[in-house]
Amino acid sequence: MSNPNQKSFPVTWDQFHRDSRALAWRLASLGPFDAVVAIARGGLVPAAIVARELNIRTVETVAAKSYDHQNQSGIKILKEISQPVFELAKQGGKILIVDDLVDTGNTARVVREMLPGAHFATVYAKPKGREMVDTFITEVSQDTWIFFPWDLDVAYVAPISGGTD
Ligand SMILES: O=P(O)(O)OC[C@H]1O[C@H](OP(=O)(O)OP(=O)(O)O)[C@H](O)[C@@H]1O
Ligand SMILES: Nc1nc2[nH]cnc2c(=O)[nH]1
Ligand SMILES: [Mg+2]
Repeated sequence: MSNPNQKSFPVTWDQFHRDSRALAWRLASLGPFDAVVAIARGGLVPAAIVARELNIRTVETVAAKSYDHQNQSGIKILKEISQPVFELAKQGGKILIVDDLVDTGNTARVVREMLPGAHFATVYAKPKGREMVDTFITEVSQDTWIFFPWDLDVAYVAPISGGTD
């Protein structure tokens, strides 16, 4: 969760769809890809959009959870990538790994080691983790907390005047 002196970047479904499509456009010229690996849970939505735009039918997931200081990278793998995707990579298949954002780069570092030859793409990137990704759309400052559409709801805000409407 973010802390009070951080900037916040709320992303609506409409904006996230546009940015994920923009990522698909950027990746189109680097394909064709034989499979996409979504990093759950944040990578599931952008991976679905990119898979649809690039007509990738083999969709795999790796479940990663960030813990504070559980181990040096702070990342625990809850569900591994399935064997067929490793086979595909071994036979020279082009694998695309998708996540919603890279922050410190710890998640990307752990997943990249599983598929070293894969193309790693995120929709958003913060400076610290930027060098871990091959393609991203928008950089946000390190002290920004991104709120994704699935984390948000439409809420009432009081009138500027402060009166009751
Ligand atoms: O570059 P890092 O510092 O590793 O941070 C980026 C990761 O953190 C978030 O996932 P989180 O671990 O919060 O789990 P979730 O995707 O299931 O929400 C985000 O979806 C990235 O996967
Ligand atoms: N929602 C969200 N999760 C994160 N995990 C690491 N950085 C972020 C961020 O800025 N927003
Ligand atoms: Mg994640």
